[in-house]
Amino acid sequence: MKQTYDVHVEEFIPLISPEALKKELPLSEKAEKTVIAGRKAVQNVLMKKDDRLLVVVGPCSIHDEKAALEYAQKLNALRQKVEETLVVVMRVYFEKPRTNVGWKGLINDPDMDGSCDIVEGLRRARKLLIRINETGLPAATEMLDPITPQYIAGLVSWAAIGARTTESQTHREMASGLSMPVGFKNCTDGGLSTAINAMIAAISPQSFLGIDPNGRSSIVKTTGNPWAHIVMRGGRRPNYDSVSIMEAVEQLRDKKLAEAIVVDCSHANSKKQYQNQTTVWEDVLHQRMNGNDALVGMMLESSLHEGNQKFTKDLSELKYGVSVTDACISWETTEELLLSAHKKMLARHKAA
Ligand SMILES: O=C[C@H](O)[C@H](O)COP(=O)(O)O
Ligand SMILES: C=C(OP(=O)(O)O)C(=O)O
Repeated sequence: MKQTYDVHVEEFIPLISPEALKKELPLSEKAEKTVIAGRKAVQNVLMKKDDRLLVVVGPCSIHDEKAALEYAQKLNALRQKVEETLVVVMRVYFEKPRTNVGWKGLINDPDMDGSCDIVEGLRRARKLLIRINETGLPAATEMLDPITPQYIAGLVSWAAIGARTTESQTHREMASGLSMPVGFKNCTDGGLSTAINAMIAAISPQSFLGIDPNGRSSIVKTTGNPWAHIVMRGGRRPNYDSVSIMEAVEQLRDKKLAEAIVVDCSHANSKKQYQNQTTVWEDVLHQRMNGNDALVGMMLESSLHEGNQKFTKDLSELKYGVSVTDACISWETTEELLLSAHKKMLARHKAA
């Protein structure tokens, strides 16, 4: 008999069940409070019941928990200083969608050596999310693998579906069942229609295949996610300018979708030059302060230290607090941007 199944599969390694991992690393009361408050704040911003600006800020990817916690402590202190005007959520990205091949993030390969111990990756991701939420700082992540949410979604206040997966039915279905607001990036060429179609799919009830909390493969039936929105990240050219934003608002209005836009200051909006994030940030802030209330949030890729470094399997060669994926702005620049936006928005409020 010829083999017809699993011709290219080398091995199946059973996973721990989501329930077993949750039992091993339970959600503390403090972390749970942060998630509930974080989601509520983001929802209110999206509904424009809260006129603060959502800021999703943090490293392109997490590869070193020590540096991530140091960053989280600094960001949490800053969050408290600016909370009157900004809703700050930390980017805690564990899953990286690659253009072709490359390190796929801490969950997929926590030891960064190709051993791909995903059980350990899920454990380390959950542990870090608990610690960050326990400080009072809410977390954001990209949901890439449809199995992952059962392990960590309870600790996430905002999620993204990335530019490379917004067109995927699997990701739209997954988003329809996620418990937190989900932002869909426009696709890599800059077209908005994939993100708009994704929003329509995600707010609708869906039935699809997934896993339940016990890890059993299941038919998942969802009610739809009312908090789906668009994240403009640029494409062939940047799309944060006022004309592009107006076009997006018209397309959202046409489909009777929420006119709430988050602008990603990085990726194609920065033309992948991390220093350009400052220009995008200032421009979008200016548009918002001039009355464009469709602009509800911004995203920044920021780390303890600016730039990025080549991925290397010899971890001793890595510089502390520097991205191993996309280049980031430094902590100092991040602090400056958030504090100056806070001051401008506060002055505006007072004048009004
Ligand atoms: O945000 C990160 C990257 O832009 C994305 O994961 C693609 O990365 P790559 O083009 O380096 O593979
Ligand atoms: C991969 C990311 O973005 P995009 O999907 O827009 O490329 C990201 O934000 O890390």
